[in-house]
Amino acid sequence: MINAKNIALGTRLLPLNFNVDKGEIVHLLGPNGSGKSTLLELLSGLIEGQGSIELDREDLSEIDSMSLARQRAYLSQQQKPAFAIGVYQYLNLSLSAIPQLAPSSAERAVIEVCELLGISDKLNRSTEQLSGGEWQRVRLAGVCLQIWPNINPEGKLLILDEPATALDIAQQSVMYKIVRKIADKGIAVVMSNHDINRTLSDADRVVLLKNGHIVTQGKPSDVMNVETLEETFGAQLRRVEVDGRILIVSE
Ligand SMILES: Nc1ncnc2c1ncn2[C@@H]1O[C@H](COP(=O)(O)OP(=O)(O)OP(=O)(O)O)[C@@H](O)[C@H]1O
Repeated sequence: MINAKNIALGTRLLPLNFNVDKGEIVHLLGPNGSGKSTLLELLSGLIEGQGSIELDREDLSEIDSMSLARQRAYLSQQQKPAFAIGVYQYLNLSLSAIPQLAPSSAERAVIEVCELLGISDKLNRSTEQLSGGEWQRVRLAGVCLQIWPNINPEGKLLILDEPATALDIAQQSVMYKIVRKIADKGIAVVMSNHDINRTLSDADRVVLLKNGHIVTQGKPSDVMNVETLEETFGAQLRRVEVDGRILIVSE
């Protein structure tokens, strides 16, 4: 679905190849400053670097902005609301690129996504009257709606930069479930993450980054061994087994 060759951006990201398949969930894992956000921003088409990126075999730089908005949704790292607007209106902005969308279908999708993310009771609030975690869930709802398969047949790619930020443990679990639900409908998902154990359990593939280059990538259980993670993060880690589940914890 996405195929990037020799992409790079100055010293922020060194030349690398990257791809994500339809329906696949890829996690980017790596220490602060390793290049995760830079890679995601390049894949979103919002900034340009060296190399080439194809979205469904089309050159990303040649796709016009309205078409791009229908094909991919991008959640940047958490920001404060830029302006005050009702949550319902904010979510409707996410649907504005979808042509000929019947109001009833739009409303059904908004209700469905808000129920999944537990924000149905916030629809009449202003974005400035939300806690940090509630605002993050509203932002997540917005990007999910933008490529929601029931209303947008052109949706192909979901890019999430640290989507778990500000979410409590229960809401993190909800977020990972909705990501899987979207991937199961054929959307390619690429997201940065700082939760090693969630990547172990929830990613189809992990790409480990350090200093702007790929250390290794593959199936999490194959490549996320303690030695590689210690080397990548410069931290002492330990592998433990709890109720038959492997966890990686810091010393
Ligand atoms: N706008 C910018 N201009 C110049 N350098 C930048 C800019 N944004 C980030 N960088 C640098 O690029 C490198 C990669 O940053 P990036 O934000 O991609 O890392 P990250 O892996 O997402 O980090 P984090 O986990 O802290 O979010 C870092 O060295 C950072 O200091």
